[in-house]
Amino acid sequence: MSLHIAVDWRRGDFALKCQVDLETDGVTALFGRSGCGKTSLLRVVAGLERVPGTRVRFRGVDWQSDRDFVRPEQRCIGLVFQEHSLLPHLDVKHNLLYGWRRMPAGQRRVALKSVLELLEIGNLLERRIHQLSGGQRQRVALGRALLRSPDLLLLDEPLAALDTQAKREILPFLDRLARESEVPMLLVTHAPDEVQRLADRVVFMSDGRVDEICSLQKAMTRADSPLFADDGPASILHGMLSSVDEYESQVFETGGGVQLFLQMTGSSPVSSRVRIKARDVSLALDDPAKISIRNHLPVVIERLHELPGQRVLASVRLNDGQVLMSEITSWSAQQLQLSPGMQVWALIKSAALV
Ligand SMILES: Nc1ncnc2c1ncn2[C@@H]1O[C@H](COP(=O)(O)OP(=O)(O)OP(=O)(O)O)[C@@H](O)[C@H]1O
Repeated sequence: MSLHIAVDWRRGDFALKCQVDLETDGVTALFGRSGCGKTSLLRVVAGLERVPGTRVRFRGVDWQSDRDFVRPEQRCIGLVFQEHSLLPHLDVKHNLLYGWRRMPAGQRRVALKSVLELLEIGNLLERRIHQLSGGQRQRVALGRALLRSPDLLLLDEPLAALDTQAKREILPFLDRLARESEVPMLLVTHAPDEVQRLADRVVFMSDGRVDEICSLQKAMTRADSPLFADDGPASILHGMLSSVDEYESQVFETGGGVQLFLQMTGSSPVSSRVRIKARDVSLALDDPAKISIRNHLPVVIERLHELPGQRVLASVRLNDGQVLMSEITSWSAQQLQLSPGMQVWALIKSAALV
């Protein structure tokens, strides 16, 4: 199941030139600085731009070639943009069903009920669009796109117009959509935290070109990853939230038997990954007993990278094989005489894992 794109498009001073083959299961993020051509590439895939000489092939079907051009509404895609594009004169229910009603019954693979449950918008059906918050509007826009039973969801910075609070509210729904709907997504974003939270693979773009395509895991192991530009180095651990203890700490378990305690913040849909900033991870030579930090994980040091400002980034491997990053001072690395292959303990405060 793959998406082939070959495009060479000059637009004034800007040129978009790339040839890529993408696996399309899960979430693929198109990531790069503003103006690097992410939206242009997405619009070519959607068929919103018809650039001569372009080839777009999805799951063995030519959407665009020298001979063919499949119109956007016939590409079996769902589109969600930065600004919601819902119809203001209709209520939520009629917005949701707008595209669904226009589809032949045999092509409807997604039921309204499941979309309402997935995005928790069942209580909004009677509302007009102006009566919704920004986050609710984007959930409705996602629901409408999903109800078109798409083979591919194209999301162009769906969170960019939202404030931090609304973003925090909607991210878990996007996460849930990605994991539960089984519809592959192409997500345009310049926000590293969205990539880290949602993506399975990343297409790094700059100046109209694709620099690299790699898995999120691989993208997170480079000390100089562009994904670390905002918040510094971090790691993503995959697993599942399980029980809650009497202190409202949630237990996050990875498949390989690693357990983390993290602090709950209200009730939001559960996530299958946890993001840990490298500067929230300390290292110790043994397992300290009298210490307030709750997460003590035995790890093996894989690599040590010198960072500017007398800091060291240690990549350490957990018992389950996943990689964790720890940022410490060069002084600490020297005091502990850290070196690759050493067994040490990674210490993480639960309060850092929200
Ligand atoms: N309608 C247009 N006509 C001419 N040039 C355009 C047009 N729209 C965008 N561009 C230019 O094409 C380039 C790529 O724009 P594009 O929107 O694809 O970038 P982007 O990476 O998605 O940016 P952002 O993250 O800011 O949305 C930019 O230099 C932009 O100025």
